[in-house]
Amino acid sequence: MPCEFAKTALPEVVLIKPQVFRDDRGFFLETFHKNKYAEVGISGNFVQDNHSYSKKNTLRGLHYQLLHPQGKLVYVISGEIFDVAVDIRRGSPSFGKWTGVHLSAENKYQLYIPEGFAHGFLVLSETADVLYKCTEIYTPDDDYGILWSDPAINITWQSSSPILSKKDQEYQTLKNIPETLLPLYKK
Ligand SMILES: Cc1cn([C@H]2C[C@H](O)[C@@H](COP(=O)(O)OP(=O)(O)O[C@H]3O[C@@H](C)C(=O)[C@@H](O)[C@H]3O)O2)c(=O)[nH]c1=O
Repeated sequence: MPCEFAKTALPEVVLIKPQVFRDDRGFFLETFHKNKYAEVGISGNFVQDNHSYSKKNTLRGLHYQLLHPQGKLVYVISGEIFDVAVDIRRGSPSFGKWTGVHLSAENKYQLYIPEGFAHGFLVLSETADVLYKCTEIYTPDDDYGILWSDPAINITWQSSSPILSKKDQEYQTLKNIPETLLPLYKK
């Protein structure tokens, strides 16, 4: 199967199913290709790559940067996660809506989450290694988040009591975040 780019419930969030070349040695795949990804609008300049390792039932999220928004290309090289994007752009027709996909070392899928969306994931396997490329560098002072369990967003996480960082436990729900701390929708 050639590399497939599929729309999700949020049209700007792209699910990528890379072409996997298998032979007696193992497999090969392209994890990013500037020209091919640009054809579907993934044209940001990736400037930072991250790797996080987490135990089962860890939930990281829902995170975003406001003044230095990051587009993120996420994939998993060991284990499985449920990866989620939430549209938090003020004035967006899909404001407050979310989409989620299973990314695993087995399916090798990727999720592209554009700037202006919050991102988070839950680890479903014993452990998971998650890699993601970002279109902006990490800026600690610009680090924001929304409560993972916000009832108005209503993400169907497969856990009711995940392992969370202190920071992630203390985020507010979307409706309690001042408008000025949310990104603006640009057509
Ligand atoms: C995200 C990040 C963190 N750090 C540091 C800050 C802190 O001491 C330590 C752990 O940071 P955090 O607790 O924020 O890590 P984490 O909860 O994994 O944050 C990440 O979550 C996922 C869902 C995302 O979408 C990312 O953009 C990022 O926000 O690593 C960096 O140095 N550079 C970075 O790019």
